[in-house]
Amino acid sequence: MALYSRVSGSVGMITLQNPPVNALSAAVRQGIVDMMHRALSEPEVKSVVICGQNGKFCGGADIREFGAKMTGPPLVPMVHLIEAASKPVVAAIEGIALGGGLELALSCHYRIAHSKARLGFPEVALGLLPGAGGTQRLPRLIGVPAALDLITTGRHVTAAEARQLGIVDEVTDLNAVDAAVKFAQSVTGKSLDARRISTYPCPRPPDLDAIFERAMQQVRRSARGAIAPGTCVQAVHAAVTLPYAKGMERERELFSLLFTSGQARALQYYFFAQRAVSRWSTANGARWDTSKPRPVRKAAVIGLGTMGRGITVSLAQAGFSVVAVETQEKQLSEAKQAVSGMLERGAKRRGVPLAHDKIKYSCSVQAVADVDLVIEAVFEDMALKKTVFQQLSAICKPGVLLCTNTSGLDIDELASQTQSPELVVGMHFFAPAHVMQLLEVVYGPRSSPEVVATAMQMGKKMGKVSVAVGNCRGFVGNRMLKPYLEQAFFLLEEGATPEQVDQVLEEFGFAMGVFKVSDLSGLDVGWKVRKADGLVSPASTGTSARIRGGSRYSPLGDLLCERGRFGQKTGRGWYQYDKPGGRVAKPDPWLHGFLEEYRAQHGLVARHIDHQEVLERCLYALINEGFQILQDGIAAGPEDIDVIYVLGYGWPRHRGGPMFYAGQVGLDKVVERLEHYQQIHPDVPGLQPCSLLRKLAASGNPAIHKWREVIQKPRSQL
Ligand SMILES: CC(C)(COP(=O)(O)OP(=O)(O)OC[C@H]1O[C@@H](n2cnc3c(N)ncnc32)[C@H](O)[C@@H]1OP(=O)(O)O)[C@@H](O)C(=O)NCCC(=O)NCCSC(=O)/C=C/CCCCCCCCCCCCC(=O)O
Repeated sequence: MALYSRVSGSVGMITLQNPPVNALSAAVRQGIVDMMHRALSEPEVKSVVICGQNGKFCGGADIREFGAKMTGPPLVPMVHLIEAASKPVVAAIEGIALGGGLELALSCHYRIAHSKARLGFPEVALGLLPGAGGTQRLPRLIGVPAALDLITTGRHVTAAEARQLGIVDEVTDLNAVDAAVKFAQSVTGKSLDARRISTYPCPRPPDLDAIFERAMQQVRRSARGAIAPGTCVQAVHAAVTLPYAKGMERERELFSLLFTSGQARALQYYFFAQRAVSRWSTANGARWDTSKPRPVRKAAVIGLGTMGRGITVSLAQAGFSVVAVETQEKQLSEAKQAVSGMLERGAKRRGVPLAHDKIKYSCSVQAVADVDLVIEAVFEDMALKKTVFQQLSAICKPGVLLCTNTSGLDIDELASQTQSPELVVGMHFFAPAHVMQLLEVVYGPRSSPEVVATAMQMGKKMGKVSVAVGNCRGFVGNRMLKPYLEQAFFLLEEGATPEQVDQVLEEFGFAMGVFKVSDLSGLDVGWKVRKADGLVSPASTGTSARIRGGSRYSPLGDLLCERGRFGQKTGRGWYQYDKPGGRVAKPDPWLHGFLEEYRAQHGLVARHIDHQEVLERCLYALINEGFQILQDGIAAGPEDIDVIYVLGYGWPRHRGGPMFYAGQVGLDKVVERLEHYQQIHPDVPGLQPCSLLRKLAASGNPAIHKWREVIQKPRSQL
């Protein structure tokens, strides 16, 4: 709702009240309309100030209402009422003015912002466009190129930048509402003719066509199939080519198109999923709201390879004192240099002070004796990690949290090397660790709730989205990757090429196809794991070469590794590169010949494989594993899996995540297609639909937020 008060006798004040971000719910919109009429009808009131409660102007339309039937006054007539007002209306922008909140501000005649406020049109990230006149008013106010930038990227600008762009009239370090009231008094009685943005002509730079062409190319390059960015460009184009009223009609038309698209639903689901994961729970009943994090001031990182360096940078940038340990002098000095470079680039990019002095480097593991938390980031080798954990358990002060950055090894086995297994937890970062936003916090059966809470909070302080997951081989992300990769290998055996598989996945929206990712991360990584698991056997022909434990197995990755083809780092992998370390993947005729030879050796006949089969086999196998993970209680809900896949594995955000996507396809359809492929490939257990998936499909495809009711795992209390 909105509260009305009178300030200094002549200023009508409308305060938006809808915690936590004063979103424009039906009640708030109704309140604004009613209070505007009241302010305009009171003769003593000469001007109006609109502000938000609790230091936040407005976070935009209430996204929670998007799924329901619309009630209350619509936004567009509301902003027209404000702009047409005969008394000056001033927006007092504190905290945020986002989306519909900024559109509300643009309908006011003046805007005063606090210096710490952020403004923007983030609708594009929700699969929408600013649909309450934002696409028509912003270019009129700040010009086409700047408006295109803000609307298509959704980026927030500071009050200072907003002032520079001409979005706000004044910026204050003092109380913005008081400043707005003073301002409102100072403009009382002045003509408002030049203050109504909708009446401005839209500037037409001479190179207009080139500007739109460039904008369209840019959004096409980065959108990966998302339709909102290009539609935003079209809406801004209408501001230039059509009169305001017609432009508004076009904006409405384009908004409706996006609003009713599956992409907007997926992105809005994802918005809430990313927030839901912070309300974590574990399989044994620990919860975010009953578990208190421990204080951490000083942390240590053991092992300064690529991951350890990124983690060190993240910790230092988040303000933690860090002890960085690498046992060899030469490696330590190389790491120090690399970390310094990363910190310098980070400080420059983010405009923050350098954090060099936060880090102490040491060759001795003894240096971690007084820290509050250790993150082990040595090679992915259980024996080595066990030794490190034994050392840490002996050296560290009592009560220290011992975390491992393993990407899939057994947390409990590591915990059992220490005197306090309840203090051990996994913190699985993604490379590059100072850039990637995802952190899997892996709890073992003995990890204490406080330790999980501490790791989750540490991740948040490091700017990550932390997702709590249970302990199993590969945790959530890498466990689901296995059947996905497996299907990709099988498709090559059956006649596909890496380029074909990658193209299908990239057209779906993945940042990179599976084979390009494999080349980037190094084929040797998986090879080492498969060797440790006893899966890699000397080259042989016949069916036994492609069977392990009674199930189909593809040795293709192993065979490439035996030939020294580790991907980008060696200049050869599933593709070829111009040199070792090269980045541009080119199809490799050698690989094609090798595949032909391999098929001939194993009596496989290449067949034509279509787009749909590639997509269904890769994605549905991955999705099926996701349901198995839910069934096993490794992830608490589908949101956890979806956030992990979007942030850690390049799943296209506009498709919501694999679990949401499965729901959109229809769970019964996923079951039916898995069964179809399982019949053809009975030796691939990953194609057998898991019982939770079957159960949900049989219960009539319930909406994703209802899945937890069906999962209903028995839970004990910690
Ligand atoms: C920066 C933030 C605002 C705050 O960030 P932070 O401090 O980190 O806190 P969070 O954890 O993110 O958020 C706190 C809680 O607040 C909830 N929240 C945040 N924003 C909103 C919101 N806008 N609505 C509802 N709830 C919100 C958030 O979920 C948290 O709660 P919880 O933990 O989940 O419980 C940050 O939150 C942020 O960035 N928010 C999003 C801001 C945003 O994107 N704003 C734009 C919204 S879209 C918009 O404004 C569109 C305007 C045009 C509308 C046009 C008219 C609409 C008509 C609809 C009907 C038309 C039908 C047409 C079809 C037809 O023709 O048929």
